[in-house]
Amino acid sequence: MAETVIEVRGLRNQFGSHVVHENLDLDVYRGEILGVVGGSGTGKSVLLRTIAGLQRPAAGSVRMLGTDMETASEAELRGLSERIGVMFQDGALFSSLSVLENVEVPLKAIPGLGTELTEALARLKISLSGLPWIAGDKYPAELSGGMRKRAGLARALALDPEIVFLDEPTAGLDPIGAAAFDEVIRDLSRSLGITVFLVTHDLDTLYAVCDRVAVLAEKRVLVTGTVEEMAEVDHPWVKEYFLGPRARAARGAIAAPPTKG
Ligand SMILES: Nc1ncnc2c1ncn2[C@@H]1O[C@H](COP(=O)(O)OP(=O)(O)OP(=O)(O)O)[C@@H](O)[C@H]1O
Repeated sequence: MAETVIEVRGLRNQFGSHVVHENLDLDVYRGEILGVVGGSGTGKSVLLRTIAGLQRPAAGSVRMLGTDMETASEAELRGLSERIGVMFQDGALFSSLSVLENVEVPLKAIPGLGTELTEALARLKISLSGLPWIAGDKYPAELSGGMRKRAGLARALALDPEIVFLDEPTAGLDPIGAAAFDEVIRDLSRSLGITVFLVTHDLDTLYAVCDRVAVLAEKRVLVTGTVEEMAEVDHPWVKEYFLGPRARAARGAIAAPPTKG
């Protein structure tokens, strides 16, 4: 039985009178890549932020890596934040710092690490994210959107997290760049055993890398399962999303990958 690393129960999020989530339950298992999908405004990013501890829920509980985030002490929450990494849509990099310096930011919080080791670890994360060595010395404004995303991923990986949260990692990338990014995510999860919580609209990503999918609708997680299982779900949004022409194309791409050379 897989270990549950995130357990959400009875979650409510609201902004004023606008209830985004009500009675939402979700389990995430160690080592899996979970794709979170749902219509625009269903609260995928709010859910990510709540679980990652960046936003407090109005009600309900989030247990991450065995710690109840509501009752945890400051020190426990700090410890927990070192075991997760978050990558935002635009990479959320500091524009005045080079890529290397950006990735070094979380590492500098480790006492006694030293300048050389900090730089070596940051450079390792930069290359794990699929960026060339030289990219470390560039500033965010000098990079393409895809490279900035990889730099954001490198920073999310800085502290060897057990769980990585990715908010629309392939949004705005061309199809080749998006497929390459999918591959990086899959390789990282498989080789380092990282659990990935991935918010996406990208059907290709769902079919290519996700072990399971969680569909947000009606203010809660309506259903979870494999992408294949989604085709059997009798709900109008799920049917339209997973049985529409784009889903057919994404499924077809997996069934018949392009032949080489
Ligand atoms: N800080 C905030 N203050 C007020 N309302 C907010 C805030 N953050 C999110 N919301 C609202 O919560 C709802 C869910 O937002 P969220 O960004 O999580 O949706 P989403 O499913 O990620 O959407 P999309 O797919 O378009 O990115 C939206 O109606 C949004 O306007």
